[in-house]
Amino acid sequence: MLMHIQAVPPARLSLVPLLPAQGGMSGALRVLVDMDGVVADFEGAVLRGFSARFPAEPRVELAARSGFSVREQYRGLRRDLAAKVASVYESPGFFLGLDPIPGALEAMQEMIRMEDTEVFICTSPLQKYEHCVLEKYKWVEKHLGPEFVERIILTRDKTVVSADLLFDDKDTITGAEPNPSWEHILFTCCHNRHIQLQPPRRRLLSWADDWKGILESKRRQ
Ligand SMILES: O=c1ccn([C@@H]2O[C@H](COP(=O)(O)O)[C@@H](O)[C@H]2O)c(=O)[nH]1
Ligand SMILES: [Mg+2]
Repeated sequence: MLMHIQAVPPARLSLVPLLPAQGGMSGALRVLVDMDGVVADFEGAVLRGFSARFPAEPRVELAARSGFSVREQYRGLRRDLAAKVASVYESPGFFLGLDPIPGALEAMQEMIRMEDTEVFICTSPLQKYEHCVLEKYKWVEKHLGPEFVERIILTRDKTVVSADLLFDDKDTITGAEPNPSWEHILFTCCHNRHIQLQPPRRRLLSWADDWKGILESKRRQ
């Protein structure tokens, strides 16, 4: 919170909160957009990579995915498959090679040009970060351009980032801050489509869905 200290005698010193209407400076709406599963197709690439590297092993088709962690679902098939599927997304080139999610690049370019709107890419690196971190930056530069590289927030804890909205495919986002400032809009992905959200939680079904309506409704709140 911005505080303005009034120039008055110490006995009458008071703190006047200067709260912008929205999270950003000058009342701009601040929007965080997740990367994997929202702008970059992590799930499709995992399945293709796993099938190519381990063609004789059982796999989880996208239609059968459930639960955020692909690793845990493969572990459920057979214990040793957890390490095998992780080896796919921990490989060099994996993150750079992800396809964009349909409509994501166009929506991001439109969002960054909207008045009174601040957009950031907010993404979590793997714990094994060697290739992932650099390749996420390269992916953003390649597909979205240098102005979005300026707007990357890389964090394992999104709850401490201050914003009005977070578009993210992870159904439950927890961290150090029990009451994050943002409203989490669940972006539909193969692993979360069965989840029945309790009101007032909201979903964005795809980038063809009404993301502008969600921004506008948040501006009015
Ligand atoms: O099974 C999985 C699925 C994803 N990951 C990684 O977690 C993060 C998720 O990032 P978001 O910013 O929340 O999209 C990302 O690095 C994925 O690659 C995972 O480790 N295991
Ligand atoms: Mg994600």
